[in-house]
Amino acid sequence: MTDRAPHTTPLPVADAPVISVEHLTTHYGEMRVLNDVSLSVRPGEVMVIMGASGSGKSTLLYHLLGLLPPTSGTVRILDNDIAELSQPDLTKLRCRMGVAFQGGALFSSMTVGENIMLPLQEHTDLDEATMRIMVRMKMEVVNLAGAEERMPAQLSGGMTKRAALARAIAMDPSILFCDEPSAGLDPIVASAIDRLILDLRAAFGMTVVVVTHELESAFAIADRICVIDRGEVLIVDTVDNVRACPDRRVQDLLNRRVQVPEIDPDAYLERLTGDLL
Ligand SMILES: Nc1ncnc2c1ncn2[C@@H]1O[C@H](COP(=O)(O)OP(=O)(O)OP(=O)(O)O)[C@@H](O)[C@H]1O
Repeated sequence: MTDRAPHTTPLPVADAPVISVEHLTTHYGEMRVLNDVSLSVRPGEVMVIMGASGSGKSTLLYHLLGLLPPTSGTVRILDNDIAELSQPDLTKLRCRMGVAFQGGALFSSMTVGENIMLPLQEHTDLDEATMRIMVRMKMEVVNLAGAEERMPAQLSGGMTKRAALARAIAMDPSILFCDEPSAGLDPIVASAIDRLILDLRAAFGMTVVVVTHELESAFAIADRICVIDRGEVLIVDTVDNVRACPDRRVQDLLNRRVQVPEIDPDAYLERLTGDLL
């Protein structure tokens, strides 16, 4: 027997985490959206954050990107406590993180090439010719060679995701965040995007964090999966261990069963019958 916490594979001591979230709690006004969330992401791993709609995945992602301060708890990224960073230091740290936003979030008035060049223009002193070469390289890596001059509206769904990934890796980030990378795509295109994410990880040695509610995609790419339900982490573990997890809420999510709130049978009966009994 090991001394591991239930449903959690411990982090080997040698692997200092790239991301470390400890006891993170977040409120939107009166509503608690994340409750005592703890999570470590190891260098080079693909961590998938999975949960039903409204479970708090995006909120957790905003914390990891330093866009939202914790109500309590800490978020450390690449050895920086996000809450303690000055704005310039946060900007510097963000240059080491690439984000492929849900839906691509490409600027519609710019060509695809200009979209991908944008982070380089904003955060480097590289000359135009060098930036063009870098853009072309990144577009080749994501299989979009030759599409530099197209406008975002002229791209298919899969191409838009590829362009978003190219922009996310424009600065050679240490961590790549992908928000719902395969949502809205047909299964074949979605699985090509999954493969691309794994290829990018292999090519650039990045740590990858993917937020998704697509089970197939999560199982295909994750080294470990973090399952969130109503703001709480239910399990952080390998695909096999998540699949075998006995927790009913995890199994409900995997089997896509509708979550029915727990009810007290006596209170329920009383509500139905009122004063009749
Ligand atoms: N800015 C906000 N103000 C108030 N409540 C919010 C805000 N953003 C999200 N919420 C609420 O917080 C909860 C978690 O939302 P969040 O977007 O993090 O979930 P999610 O798992 O990413 O959902 P989805 O998969 O639908 O995007 C939801 O109940 C949502 O309505």
